[in-house]
Amino acid sequence: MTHTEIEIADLVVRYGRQVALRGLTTDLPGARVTALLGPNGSGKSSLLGVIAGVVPRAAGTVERRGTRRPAYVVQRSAVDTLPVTVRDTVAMGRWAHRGPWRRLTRRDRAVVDNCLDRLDIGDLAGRPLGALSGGQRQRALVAQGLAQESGLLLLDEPAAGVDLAAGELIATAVAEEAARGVTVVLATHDLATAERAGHCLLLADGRLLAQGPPGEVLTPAALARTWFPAAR
Ligand SMILES: Nc1ncnc2c1ncn2[C@@H]1O[C@H](COP(=O)(O)OP(=O)(O)OP(=O)(O)O)[C@@H](O)[C@H]1O
Repeated sequence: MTHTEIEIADLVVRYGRQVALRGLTTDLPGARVTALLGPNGSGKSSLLGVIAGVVPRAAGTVERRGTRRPAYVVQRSAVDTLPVTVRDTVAMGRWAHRGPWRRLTRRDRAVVDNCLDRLDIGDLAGRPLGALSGGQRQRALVAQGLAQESGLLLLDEPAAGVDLAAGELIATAVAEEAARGVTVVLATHDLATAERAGHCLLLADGRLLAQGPPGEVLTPAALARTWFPAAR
């Protein structure tokens, strides 16, 4: 039996008059992969953003066991347009430990190299981030998330736009992190990714429709209810 890493109660998120989450209550397990699945606009990114501490709560509570800053890999990053190399981008992941103005230690550099290898982007290390394809950039951003070595890894559609091989590398890295005790929460539109997770939340229109092990949650009936509201 695993522990609860994140306790969420009655969570409401609003953007002006737009309600993104309508009173969400759930516990997310530690040292497991939790997949957030649901249609566009169902609230997956909002939930990740609240857990990351970058999206404000209108109501409710979110309590985390760990105190370290989560590693948060967003869908489109503000760093995309900075004139930095792929290696610099991944090295930024070490700033959480080091602060931006300190020299990286030998261990920091080893972590960066290892993360470049895990995403198979070592050969792109010297290229400017802005000169990469969308999928290559996505791999660099996932590598940056891994380099943070946080106990909580939040990934917003980490495999969006990547090819099959890179998708496998990301899936492997995610599984490895959970196996080392990292709590991973990821938003995905990929059913196969959700099926490989240890825990799964089905969201629709800001509400939790189902939660639990993928084998129990991802039934044809539940999926139909999620994507075709008339069947709800
Ligand atoms: N910055 C924003 N300003 C206004 N409304 C927003 C903002 N961000 C999200 N929303 C709205 O909040 C709701 C939930 O959006 P959210 O991005 O959390 O959904 P999602 O499930 O991650 O969607 P997708 O699958 O498209 O990434 C949607 O109705 C969306 O239009």
